[in-house]
Amino acid sequence: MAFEPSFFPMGSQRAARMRGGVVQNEESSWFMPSGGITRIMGFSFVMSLLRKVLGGQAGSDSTGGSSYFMDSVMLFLLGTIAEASRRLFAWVIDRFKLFQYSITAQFTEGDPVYEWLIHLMTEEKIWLRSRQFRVTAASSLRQWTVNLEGNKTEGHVDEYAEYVPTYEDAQLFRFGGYWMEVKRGWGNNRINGQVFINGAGNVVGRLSLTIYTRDMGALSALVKEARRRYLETSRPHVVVHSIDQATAMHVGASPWSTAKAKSRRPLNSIILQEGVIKSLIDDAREFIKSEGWYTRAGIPHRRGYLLYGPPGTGKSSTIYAVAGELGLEIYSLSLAAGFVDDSFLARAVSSIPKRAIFLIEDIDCAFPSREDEEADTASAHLAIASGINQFGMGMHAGRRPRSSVTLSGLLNVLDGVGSEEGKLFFATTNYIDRLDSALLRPGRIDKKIQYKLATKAQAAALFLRFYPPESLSLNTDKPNPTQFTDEKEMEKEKEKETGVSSIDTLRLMADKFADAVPEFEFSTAELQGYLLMCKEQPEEAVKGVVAWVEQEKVDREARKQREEERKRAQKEKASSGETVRRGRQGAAGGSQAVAGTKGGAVAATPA
Ligand SMILES: Nc1ncnc2c1ncn2[C@@H]1O[C@H](COP(=O)(O)OP(=O)(O)OP(=O)(O)O)[C@@H](O)[C@H]1O
Repeated sequence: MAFEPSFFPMGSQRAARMRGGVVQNEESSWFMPSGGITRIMGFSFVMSLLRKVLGGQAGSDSTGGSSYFMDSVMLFLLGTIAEASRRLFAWVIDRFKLFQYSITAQFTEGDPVYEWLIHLMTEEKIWLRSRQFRVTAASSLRQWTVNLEGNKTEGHVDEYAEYVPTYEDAQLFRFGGYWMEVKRGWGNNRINGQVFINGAGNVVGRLSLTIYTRDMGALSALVKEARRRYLETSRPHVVVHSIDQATAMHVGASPWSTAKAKSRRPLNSIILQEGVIKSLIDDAREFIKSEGWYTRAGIPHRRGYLLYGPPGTGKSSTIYAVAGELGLEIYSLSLAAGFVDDSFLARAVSSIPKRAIFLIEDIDCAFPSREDEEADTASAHLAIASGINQFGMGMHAGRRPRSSVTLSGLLNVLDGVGSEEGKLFFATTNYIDRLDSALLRPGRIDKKIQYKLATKAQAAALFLRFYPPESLSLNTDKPNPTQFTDEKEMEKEKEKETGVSSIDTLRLMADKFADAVPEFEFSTAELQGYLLMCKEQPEEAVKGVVAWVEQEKVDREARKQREEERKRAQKEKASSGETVRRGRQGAAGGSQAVAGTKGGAVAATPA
């Protein structure tokens, strides 16, 4: 029987022998049906060669024992050849890399270049060949999704669900005339077997890209092209990067692991006093343009803006509109987040890329208010009086969130090299008087912009933004439901019937609306809230505004009284704590005095 040993299913041959059966020709082996694999792979030739060589040396294989010996030797030699070939192959591949036939680059998630590359590859439909996806409900999180149905790739292609490849399957593709291979690994992002999940629910990882070329320029050309395409796609949006605690704690990963794409807000949708927004945009543009001047003058290329004023007056909206206008991405950080301390702040700022906006909203939370200080003192007194240790002090009820960042930590970050390179620093606050003067000095804050409650002009402008001319049912047979009383309005009504433009009527209504709104009493956000109740009904908005203003005033008064009540209660609690403390001190002082007297008496006795 011609026997060609299969080197693989050893177990099955042995098992056959153990069962006392005859070793079957592997043509009947389940592992190697028809024995074709050995032939296909050219092993039959190798085996017959080996058999010849060994057969010549070992003599005849007619006995069962020498046949077994021959088989074993041949298998051993075959295994040796296989291993040697594998090593040779690995050696050749290594030489290939050594002689720079390929370039390998790593990209870490959270870094902008990673995003550029993922976006490019999504556009190139490289991930469509992927077999693993993470499917989530559509949200404002910026993700590079693929459209599995239409075989298209865009930012958000499905209204309800997003299909994000996990990038775990290695992909070989051709781009720009080069063969490239991309695969995703975890780098150092596994600790104790745990992977880190970013805010989007993705595992934070690294992309490893191999380009099969000796031309080093291929990599930079790829990155440039990826950036260009990314900026092109991002243009209609403002990308806002933020941090999430899970990745923030991991030193290897970028702290900016969550990105959201917001629709760009047109500058004219921000209603501020004349010229405010224009001067801000001009200033920021001039700053970005003059990098060379800053370098020559030896001045760090950074600029700080502080937007301050009551809540709901448009500070944040202004920053988003500026970012959209200048095509800058925002890196937004809240100092109130419990895990943000000085060292984290320094790490986060140093990883913000060149030409971006670094935003700290409500920066005053890094500085205690007078009320907080009073409350701290009161808590301390209470704690001492009642014998509680002072570590519970920060848990005061009703306290606004306090930052772990210190003033010096914040100043170091603003002055540090991480804040240079064309970064625009924006901060907002409702309480400028709580900020330390060291923070406000030029070089840290170069421009301060005050926001105020709405003027009548702002109220009228907001009204006109809410109701475009089509919202008014003019030029219809039906009379306009708004009944105006003064002559001017009657005139306008007449004009309407003769085909006058609706914008004039709207202006008139806007003026009427603004007349009812007292100056500097309501924020733009509050007025917006009211107008939202009368969407597409400008007439109703004008009719109801007087009653709304009255009701708001009553509600405010009630809120004010409740707040005063709360403060009074807090003060009383603090002063009762102080009384207890004094009482204890007095008692302690008294007993000391008694002890002192006794001591004096004892001392006096020997004399
Ligand atoms: N000046 C404004 N022009 C247009 N819209 C405004 C203006 N002020 C406020 N709004 C609207 O009010 C809402 C809140 O505005 P925004 O968050 O910008 O206020 P803010 O001053 O930053 O408030 P806060 O100090 O509480 O953060 C937004 O929806 C915005 O559209």
